[in-house]
Amino acid sequence: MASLEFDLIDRYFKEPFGPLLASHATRVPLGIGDDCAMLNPDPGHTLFVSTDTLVSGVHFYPDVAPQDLGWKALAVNLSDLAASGAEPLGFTLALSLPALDPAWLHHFSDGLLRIAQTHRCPLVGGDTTKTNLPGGLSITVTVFGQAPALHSGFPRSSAVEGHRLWAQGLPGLARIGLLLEADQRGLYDTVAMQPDSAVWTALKAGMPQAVRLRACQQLNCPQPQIQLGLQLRNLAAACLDTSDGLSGDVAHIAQASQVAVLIKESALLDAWHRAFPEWIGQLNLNERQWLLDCALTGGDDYGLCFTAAPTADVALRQLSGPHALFELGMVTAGQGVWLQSQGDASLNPVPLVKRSYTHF
Ligand SMILES: Nc1ncnc2c1ncn2[C@@H]1O[C@H](COP(=O)(O)OP(=O)(O)O)[C@@H](O)[C@H]1O
Ligand SMILES: Cc1ncc(C[n+]2csc(CCOP(=O)(O)OP(=O)(O)O)c2C)c(N)n1
Ligand SMILES: [Mg+2]
Repeated sequence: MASLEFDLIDRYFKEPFGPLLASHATRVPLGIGDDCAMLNPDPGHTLFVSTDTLVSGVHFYPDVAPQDLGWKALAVNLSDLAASGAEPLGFTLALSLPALDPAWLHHFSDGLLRIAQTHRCPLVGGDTTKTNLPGGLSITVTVFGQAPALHSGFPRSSAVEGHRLWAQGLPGLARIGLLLEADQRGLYDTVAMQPDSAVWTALKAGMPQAVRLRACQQLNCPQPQIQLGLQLRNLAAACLDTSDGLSGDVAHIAQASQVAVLIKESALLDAWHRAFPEWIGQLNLNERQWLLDCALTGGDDYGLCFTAAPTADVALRQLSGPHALFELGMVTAGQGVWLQSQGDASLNPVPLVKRSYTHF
């Protein structure tokens, strides 16, 4: 590697992240600058590893603020640690850049450092290459975490009949952010799932500024739920973070555990109502149904969704306020994900078509 790359790595990654790395000297005895980093989990702890890539044009618009992109690249990975109940140890960063843009790198490094400091997760190494694809920016983060050896890691296969289904955050909020961002760029049609945009047009016209801001914030700067993941260690069974869309993500639990999972429409609408009472209160039936579709199938939220035995109810209700945790449904015998419609007295669940985000 030539010296220009060394300069780039020193200036934007080694130096700014140095103090954070130094404060983790016991857990990371070797960091940036050697062939490998060394990780040293606490005694009696198990190592957790996860990796996620963000690709320009697929996961973000090329003109997104570089600070936000730095934040999001680590956030989506920390979110996987949260969903496993693991505590961050450090991360690596693999960057493929179409060009060397110092201002862009400065802001990217800034956003990345802010979230790394927030979650005490040092950058321990990485790789930097040029890509010859114009605009082919790609960012891969691999995150390492730890948990006491006895901790299960909340495997998706551990849901059982009789568990309740819990969710955190506001499913669908990031999808609204994506639609707003797409709209601004004249790209609504490329991300719309519903063929008819009339409902969106009406919804958008009446959408308060506070909703717009929170939705774009959720899309661009998701908050990984590390603290909640740790608090769930003795309470949750199967857990995941919602990246592709709630119904498709929950289907992974149903499939891995060979159970059916029932989602209550009313629980989703109530969560939206608690967050934005005035706005939701004035929506018509079509608009509520449209919002529900967003909540069930929109991705990018990075909230936690998990099953837990009813014996955990009291403890989970105590946690619920600060984390925006709510009961979303239940686990029953059977297969797949089912939707209990609002006001359906016959309790006749409707199978959900799996319409979450898929890459291919
Ligand atoms: N190219 C790959 N090679 C090996 N394992 C993979 C690959 N891509 C995804 N996986 C694994 O498949 C599972 C599902 O991946 P993914 O949907 O990306 O999960 P997540 O939403 O948690 O990021 C994970 O356990 C992940 O490690
Ligand atoms: C420009 C743009 N178009 C579309 C989307 C929507 N989107 C892209 S990837 C994705 C799913 C999450 O990404 P993935 O790589 O599947 O994450 P993982 O499940 O591996 O964590 C979503 C909802 C977006 N965020 N930005
Ligand atoms: Mg992934």
